[in-house]
Amino acid sequence: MTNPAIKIKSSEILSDNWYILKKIVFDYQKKDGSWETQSREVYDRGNGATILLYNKTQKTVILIRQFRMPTFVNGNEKGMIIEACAGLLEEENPEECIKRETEEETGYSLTQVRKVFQAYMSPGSVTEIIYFFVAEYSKDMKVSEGGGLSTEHENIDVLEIPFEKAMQMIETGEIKDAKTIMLLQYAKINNLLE
Ligand SMILES: Nc1nc2c(ncn2[C@@H]2O[C@H](COP(=O)(O)OP(=O)(O)O[C@H]3O[C@H](CO)[C@@H](O)[C@H](O)[C@@H]3O)[C@@H](O)[C@H]2O)c(=O)[nH]1
Ligand SMILES: [Mg+2]
Repeated sequence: MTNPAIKIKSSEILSDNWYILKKIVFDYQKKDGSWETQSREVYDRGNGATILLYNKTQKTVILIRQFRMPTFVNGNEKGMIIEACAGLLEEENPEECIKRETEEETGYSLTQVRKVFQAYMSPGSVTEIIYFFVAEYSKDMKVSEGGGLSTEHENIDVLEIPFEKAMQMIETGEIKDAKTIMLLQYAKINNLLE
């Protein structure tokens, strides 16, 4: 945080019920050199990691389906959404996080993953940066059912979908999660399945 054109004046916690919502008041120096005071709400729910599992021989990818309340209250009729496996970083680096989440959510145990890029997903309001990974998977890496942690009430369906079908599902709107679209398009552009 070094920018001489920004001076934070106050940072107030509006909610710390689950994650943290703050109101930050700051002075912002405009291009003409004058200063103005601005206020922004900032939601901090930590950072995350996500991964596209792909199989070159079968030309398939592993995605998951789960209920997401924020989509349910904003136009997603049943609230179910198809996503790439993902999780929030705990006390670990992004690579360890995504290996743990992959096993919990999909049942595949990975040894090798490859980081491809990182992105702020909603920079106007949410602090979160997501680290994006890809990895090849095969049947012999399947060590459990997956489905997520029952202690966290994660009722996750594991889906194995032909890659080209997944690409079509972006067009039809059946896939409408940003991180998932980004990973599928990455795979397409870089010919990962060929
Ligand atoms: N009780 C309660 N539980 C919550 C709340 N918010 C989240 N949780 C629970 O916290 C757990 C987090 O699970 P993870 O697998 O670690 O994270 P995620 O929700 O899948 O998040 C991933 O996907 C998000 C959506 O794309 C990403 O934003 C995030 O970075 C990450 O990649 C889930 O069981 C979720 O239901 C809440 O307000 N209350
Ligand atoms: Mg998750």
